[in-house]
Amino acid sequence: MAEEQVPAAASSNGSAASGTALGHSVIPIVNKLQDIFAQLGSQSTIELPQVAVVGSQSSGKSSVLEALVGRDFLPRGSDICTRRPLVLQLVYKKKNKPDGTDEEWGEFLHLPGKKFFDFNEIRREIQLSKAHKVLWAEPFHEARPAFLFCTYLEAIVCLTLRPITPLPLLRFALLTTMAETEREAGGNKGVTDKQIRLKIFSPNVLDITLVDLPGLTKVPVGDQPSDIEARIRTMIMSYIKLPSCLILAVTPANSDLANSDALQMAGIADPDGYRTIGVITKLDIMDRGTDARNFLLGKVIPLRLGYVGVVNRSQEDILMNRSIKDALVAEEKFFRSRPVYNDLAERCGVPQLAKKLNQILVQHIKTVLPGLKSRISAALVSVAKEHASYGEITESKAGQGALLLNILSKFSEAFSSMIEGKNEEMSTSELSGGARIHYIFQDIFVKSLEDVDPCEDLTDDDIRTAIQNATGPKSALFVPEVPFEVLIRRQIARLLDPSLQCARFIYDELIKMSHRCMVNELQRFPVLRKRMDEVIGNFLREGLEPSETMIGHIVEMEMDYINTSHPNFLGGSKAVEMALQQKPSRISAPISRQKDSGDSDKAPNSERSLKSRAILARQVNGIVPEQGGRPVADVEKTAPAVNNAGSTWGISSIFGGHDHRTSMKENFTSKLFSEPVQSIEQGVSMIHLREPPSVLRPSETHSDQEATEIITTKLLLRSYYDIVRKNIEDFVPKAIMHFLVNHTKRELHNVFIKRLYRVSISHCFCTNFYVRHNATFFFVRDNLFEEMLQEPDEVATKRKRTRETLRVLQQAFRTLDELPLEAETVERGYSLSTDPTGLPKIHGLPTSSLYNTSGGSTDSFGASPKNPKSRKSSNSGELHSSYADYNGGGRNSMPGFYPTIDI
Ligand SMILES: Nc1nc2c(ncn2[C@@H]2O[C@H](COP(=O)(O)OP(=O)(O)OP(=O)(O)O)[C@@H](O)[C@H]2O)c(=O)[nH]1
Repeated sequence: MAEEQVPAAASSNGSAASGTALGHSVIPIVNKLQDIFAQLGSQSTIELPQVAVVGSQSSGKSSVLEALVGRDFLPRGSDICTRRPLVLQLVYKKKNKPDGTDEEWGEFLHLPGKKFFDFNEIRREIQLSKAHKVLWAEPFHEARPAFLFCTYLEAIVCLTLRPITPLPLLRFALLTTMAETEREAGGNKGVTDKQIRLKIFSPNVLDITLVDLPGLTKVPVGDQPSDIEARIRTMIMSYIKLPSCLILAVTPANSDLANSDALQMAGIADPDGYRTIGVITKLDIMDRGTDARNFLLGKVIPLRLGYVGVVNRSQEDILMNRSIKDALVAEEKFFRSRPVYNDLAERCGVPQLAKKLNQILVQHIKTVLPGLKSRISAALVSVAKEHASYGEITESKAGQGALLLNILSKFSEAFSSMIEGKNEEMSTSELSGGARIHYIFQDIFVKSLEDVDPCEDLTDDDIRTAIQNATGPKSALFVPEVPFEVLIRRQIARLLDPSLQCARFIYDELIKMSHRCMVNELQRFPVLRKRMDEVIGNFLREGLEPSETMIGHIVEMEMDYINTSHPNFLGGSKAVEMALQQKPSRISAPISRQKDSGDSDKAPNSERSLKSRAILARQVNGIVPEQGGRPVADVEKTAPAVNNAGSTWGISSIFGGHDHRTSMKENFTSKLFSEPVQSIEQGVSMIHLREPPSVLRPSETHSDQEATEIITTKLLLRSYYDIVRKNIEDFVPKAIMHFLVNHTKRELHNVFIKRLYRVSISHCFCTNFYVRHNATFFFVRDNLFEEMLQEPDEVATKRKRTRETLRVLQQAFRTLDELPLEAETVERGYSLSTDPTGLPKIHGLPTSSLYNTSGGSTDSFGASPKNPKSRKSSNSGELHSSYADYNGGGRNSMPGFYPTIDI
């Protein structure tokens, strides 16, 4: 504890009043902080603990408080008592009188705007408000004469005349006044917890809150309720239970300390005694022959923070208008004249009490200081960052050019790192950047495709119709490849939409990402931001086109060639085998029948049948699937479909199904040859065919063969669709990444340069200077940079404001460092020095280097993300005024006489 910082107020003589003021030693420190924070527009600096005085009635609480504040403003007296808590806020106010004298005043919350410069008036107001200290019967005193007069008048009137209306009304009004007074003062409760709030403004006070609480009383007086003690205790406890409340437990020396209400309550609220100071008042009126030594030494009731004995003004002193200053002198005299207290100087006198409190306050400040410092340094970091985001005003062409390029470079870098997930400001609360792209690919696109059943929109009838349509006018001999291809193509085609949609999603995502890049930095350049958004929007749209084209190609490729030789394709034989397994009982019989009929030589050798075989009897991984224990090839040879003339082997033979359409045809053919004979012989009239219906559907009856064909087709569809789906799942993201995402990442910077610098020879005639970037010269329109870098007024205002805040914060930080306290635990890391702009530099803080274009510093010039070398360019960034400069050094020869900026 910095003992020497606390003035030895106890020893001060006539000047005791000023030396004893509460918080005297910490006022300069706290006020310094106060000043700083006032500049920052923040009200709270260090929240000092609130000090509450507790004790039994008339123990001298108000007197102690007043002596501590050093001003005489509280009503005191044996005939009045505290009925409402007085919350006294001391507010530090800078000296503002031109002559340098202190200006102090008080303000009540219930009298807004009224300043009390006379402290006697303050006391009167407290008294008048009937709130703080009143005579118990006072509420009734005020209204009683009028009330009595009214009743008296009424009695006379009643006796003489008939009752007249105004009198009862008047009586009612007076009663109402009395009720109001009662309500204010707590009525018959005697005590109310409604606070009086008084603010004392002074250049000599700490920002601290003191609470004068009603005194504890045991016996209800007058019309006080029987539970008055409990009520007051509850009220007091609500204040002193707060951990931030220092308790001054006041006990008069002429009472028994062991019965002290104050100590008893403080013991409940603060059992460890870390925030309770015992105050023994009225040492001057103790019984002759007794003293308070044992009390002060803590021998009666020990207290961690100890006791202080005080002598306040007596009632007589108050009546004699003795000043606090005189009272303090008298107090000192009292202790000097009592040898019994000579060795207890540190425990005697109001100045010692103030010293004790000051020490606690210093300790408190020390405790909160590190937190305050870290709050300031955190504020410094964010304000410095904000300030950097507003950048500096750049006037020169070179500076503007460099600034623009720098922004474009930074933007491109930020965009790339956002995609790559290397962005420093990456959120931890939600997926962002590249992670969202991954989510779209895997969790939306791939998952959606995997959830699709290729046969879900295909009914058995659809497949049957497709099969029959595919066979054309002929009978179906095999499970035909054509319907399979038609159906699978249709399913593949379905993959196009989600793939294109996926590309759209990624495009949208990239647009959103671009909006999130450099939001703060670009808010000062709305024109540039708009232009950049346009450029990136167009560029992304341009990138979307080839990705969509590519996606179209990928799907078309898949549709164009159905690769039934794909190693993962189920294959016809396997599919048939599986289909047969699913329908063994119904299929077996026809197969045996077909076998029996044996006519394998008649097998057609058409291309279609070969294709069918390619599908259906294809070897899977070199192994020919067996049909009933035999290889398919054997089955095809030995078990041909023989129930019709044209198909003796192949799929129909495997199915062994009887093609009813073939049978019908056979019947019809046989009829064709036999019936005319009959007709001639019988002379019967001509047979009329029924008209074919306009819409033809396959018959509703399913043969076993058809059922198997349907199952087989479905198996094949699923198998092949699976292959295609996997390809699509793989290639579509690749195409999007290649044509859209990575392309944008790679080319964005260059596109920005080209489109925002208007790189165009056609602009040659309206250019005023050249920009040299990566050994290429660009012509730049004269006012282009100004146009782009137009700043809204609010940015200039914000820059100014943050600059000022930064300065104040830096000063606050330095002041905290210089505070004469021992709290050295504050983390270091920022040293303050002044930079050429006048702003103190903060090491370790982000600077405005991003836009630091003044002075043509090399670092301030951005470089293409693709060309880190250019970052090390040794060019100054200033306009090169000499012609030799742009032609020299073996660089590209420049036409014209325009200055050049190297970027
Ligand atoms: N002689 C002497 N009188 C004192 C001392 N302290 C207080 N008094 C007197 O005791 C009476 C009560 O003092 P206050 O300061 O009003 O006591 P309080 O505890 O605030 O009273 P309540 O708020 O009503 O409970 C006043 O007349 C004071 O002058 C003291 O140290 N010595």
